Amino acid sequence: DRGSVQNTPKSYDVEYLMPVSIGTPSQQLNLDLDTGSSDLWVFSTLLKESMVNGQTLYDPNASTTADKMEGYTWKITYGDQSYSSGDVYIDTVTIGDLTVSTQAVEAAKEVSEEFTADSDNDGLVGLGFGIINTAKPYKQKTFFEKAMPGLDSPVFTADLKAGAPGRYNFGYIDDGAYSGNITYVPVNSTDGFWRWVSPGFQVGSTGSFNSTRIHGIADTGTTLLLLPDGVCEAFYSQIASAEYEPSQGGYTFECDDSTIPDFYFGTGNGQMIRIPGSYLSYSKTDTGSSRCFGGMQSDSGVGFTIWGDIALKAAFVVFDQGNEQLGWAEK
Ligand SMILES: NCc1ccc(-c2ccco2)nc1
Repeated sequence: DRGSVQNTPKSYDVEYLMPVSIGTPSQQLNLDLDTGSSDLWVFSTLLKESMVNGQTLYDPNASTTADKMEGYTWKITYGDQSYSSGDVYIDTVTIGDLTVSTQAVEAAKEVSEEFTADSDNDGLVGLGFGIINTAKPYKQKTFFEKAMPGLDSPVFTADLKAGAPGRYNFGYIDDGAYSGNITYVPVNSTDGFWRWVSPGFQVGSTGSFNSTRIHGIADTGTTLLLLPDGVCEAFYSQIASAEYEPSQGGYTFECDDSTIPDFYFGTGNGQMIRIPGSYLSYSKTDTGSSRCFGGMQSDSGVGFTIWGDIALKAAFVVFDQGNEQLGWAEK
């Protein structure tokens, strides 16, 4: 079996949403595929109206295939301090023509104001490893873990694009979606993340390669690229107007600064992925400001590097759960 679904970026590529069908008759919600977490949760009719602001609500009572898991609850808090919690149902879930008939669907009873404010986002599909699913008394499998045994190949792929729709594929690798070779690196899933080690980085096409192992996670649900301080300093030292502005929460530079270099990260076997300098200017710091917030910021608040959308949209990425490895290719 296999599946394929389009993903669509919101403005500034802050997040990527995909249509997901839940229940019978099917209810279509737009969800954020997040390889940095492992709960599939949705805005639901269980929410207080004050927590809803335009989102599409999953109504388990309108689904003839929904079964409430009595006594089960879930609660999740993300790195950006947003959170959600609620009850657990089992229902049928289809993503890109791939159906899991008994998927744990976590129906929100509470969401933080950041989620309420994001009216396009109806919830998340966590495709990390099930060990960090938050459902109690027993954790639930991810959509991919439920689908995997029936797939042609135990992989899903992420093709995120800058300012344009891309694609998530399940169960196969589209050889037309990337250029050159796919370099595979081992994944350590102990903490439930797609955690891997990059051999190093290079700033600019003429810069030298810095052989320094960077431990981090591939996370489709994080917007920016969060790297060790030393790497950020090496990068921003090449941008004339760059400054670290605590009041803005990170590195900024003049939006019209033409010296933004490309950033390359090693994936192994001598391969590097090139992130164009244009991806590394994120957005104006304030309306009317001449300064822009960098797409690369420090990971010091996190404790490990996060290869978020800024990096992932420069690559074709294979999440190979069957062999616990990540595949990286240019495109
Ligand atoms: N890294 C997971 C994740 C995804 C989306 C969000 C989010 C969307 C709106 C408010 O917060 N938060 C965390």
